[in-house]
Amino acid sequence: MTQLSAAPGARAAQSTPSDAGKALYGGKSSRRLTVRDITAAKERGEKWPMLTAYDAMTASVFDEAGIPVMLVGDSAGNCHLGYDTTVPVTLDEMTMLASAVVRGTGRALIVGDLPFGTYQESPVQALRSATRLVKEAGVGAVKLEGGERSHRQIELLVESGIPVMAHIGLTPQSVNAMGYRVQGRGEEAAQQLLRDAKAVQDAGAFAVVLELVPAELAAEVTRTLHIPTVGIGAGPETDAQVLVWTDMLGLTGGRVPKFVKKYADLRQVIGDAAKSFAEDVVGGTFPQEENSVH
Ligand SMILES: Nc1nc(=O)c2c([nH]1)NC[C@@H]1CN(c3ccc(C(=O)N[C@@H](CCC(=O)O)C(=O)O)cc3)CN21
Ligand SMILES: CC(C)C(=O)C(=O)O
Ligand SMILES: [Mg+2]
Repeated sequence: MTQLSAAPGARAAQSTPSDAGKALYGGKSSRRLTVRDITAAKERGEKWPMLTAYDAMTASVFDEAGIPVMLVGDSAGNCHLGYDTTVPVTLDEMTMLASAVVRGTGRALIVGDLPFGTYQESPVQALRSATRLVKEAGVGAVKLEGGERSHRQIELLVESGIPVMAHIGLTPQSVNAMGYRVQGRGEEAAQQLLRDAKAVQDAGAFAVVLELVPAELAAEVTRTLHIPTVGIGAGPETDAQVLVWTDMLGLTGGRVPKFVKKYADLRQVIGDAAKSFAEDVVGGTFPQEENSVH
């Protein structure tokens, strides 16, 4: 592989115009993106967006909008399947949702989250679970939570040909042990986060999610690693940003994390449309002649 090797920690200032056609967002390619395209983007100093997706139709809209990476997150637990947390999500559920997202897309790299209890036991368990997402759903990569504690799992998956996105900082599958609290505050916790980041990079992860960590620390991790960092509640300096799609589009009911930016109010739009339909039916104004067959 001929690769322009940026010095570890160094970031290209800006992408040059000749790189524009290769850009992850706004680039010309219509083929399916791969982890190698993600690696190349860090070398160009390019930032990129990632959204979650749980179904084929929503995923097809994001694909047409040019979102280069979609995560079939286990946040489907609370954002799609009606559970309170991500903890109850099963591998069968993830496989079904991930295959729908793959079918709905043609360009985006699809990353499938390994749910709680499907990789912690051993590297072999992780390989068996990841293999299902790759073979049955057709994802291009998997994601799992944990830094140092998951490095053996990451190593075996990568050795076996499955690209891995790691996830450190707040790891929601551990909610019963850690709650939903900011991670990496204080010198000792910051050192642990840096060790976790290096551990997943050394194990062969192609990218790492940093969730709910102080912006300054996320910036330091981003400068230190040669793999891209994907921030969620981790400030502006990470290589990529991810949001849960139902949060970002204002569909999630109830409280959303404070790092979320709402780009639309789908809850209002859908609710209003449902009420208009109901009123038309009750009032006898739907269907009209043009909505009827004879
Ligand atoms: N709808 C949704 N959005 C998410 O971003 C998300 C999920 N669900 N489920 C899986 C995880 C859990 N996540 C969460 C959940 C709660 C907070 C939260 O309550 N954060 C507090 C700050 C806590 C602190 O300051 O220590 C907040 O007010 O934002 C953050 C991330 C992120 N992920
Ligand atoms: C929030 C992202 C990183 C995630 O793991 C999920 O959506 O499940
Ligand atoms: Mg997740």
